[in-house]
Amino acid sequence: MSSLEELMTKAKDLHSEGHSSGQIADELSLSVDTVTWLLTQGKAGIAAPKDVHIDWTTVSSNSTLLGGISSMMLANFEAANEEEEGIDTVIGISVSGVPLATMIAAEDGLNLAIYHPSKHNPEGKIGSISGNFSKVSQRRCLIVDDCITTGNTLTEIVNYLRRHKSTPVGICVIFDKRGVREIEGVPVYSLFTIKRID
Ligand SMILES: O=P(O)(O)OC[C@H]1O[C@H](OP(=O)(O)OP(=O)(O)O)[C@H](O)[C@@H]1O
Repeated sequence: MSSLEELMTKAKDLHSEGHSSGQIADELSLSVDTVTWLLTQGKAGIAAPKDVHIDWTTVSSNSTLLGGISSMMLANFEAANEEEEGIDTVIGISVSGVPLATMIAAEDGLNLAIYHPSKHNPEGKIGSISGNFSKVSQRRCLIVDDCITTGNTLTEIVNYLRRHKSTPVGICVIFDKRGVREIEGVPVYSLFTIKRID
């Protein structure tokens, strides 16, 4: 089965389980337009939207490689922030941002916080900082996640932090599919920008 066929199968399976296009887009790290196309392909006769699916499980499933890419994320942030005030707390966005944030925090001896985005809370539809890890109020925070697709998750956490008297200093991601320099005024430090050239 090709990777496209695999994506279509996953999208259709999730759809048949009752997930909305938005939920499927989140689950597969694709745009809603791409999910719509995956679900209707062959019927609507519309061209595929410009989107890419990133599979980084070779790295995410290997703690040595995960440590290596976490170090790269931290070095990328520090290279651009030599002169500026530091950070004291690293926030991982659940789920994929958590192991990355944990390793970054451990490398520099920083506090670790975990953010659960609103999309993971279907009941209340609000995001939250886990009470089992560091607090974020009055802290200078580095936000860590694996990728930016629409930027909605990062916009949400930046606004959450500001509402809770926390200072978001930077955003570290591995992959940026939007090619953004900042989100809500917070600089983005990505290792890879994913762009299509066709
Ligand atoms: O820029 P956005 O459109 O908000 O999408 C990016 C988010 O989507 C993914 O999370 P998701 O919850 O789908 O996957 P995960 O649980 O594996 O982290 C990814 O890890 C980011 O947090």
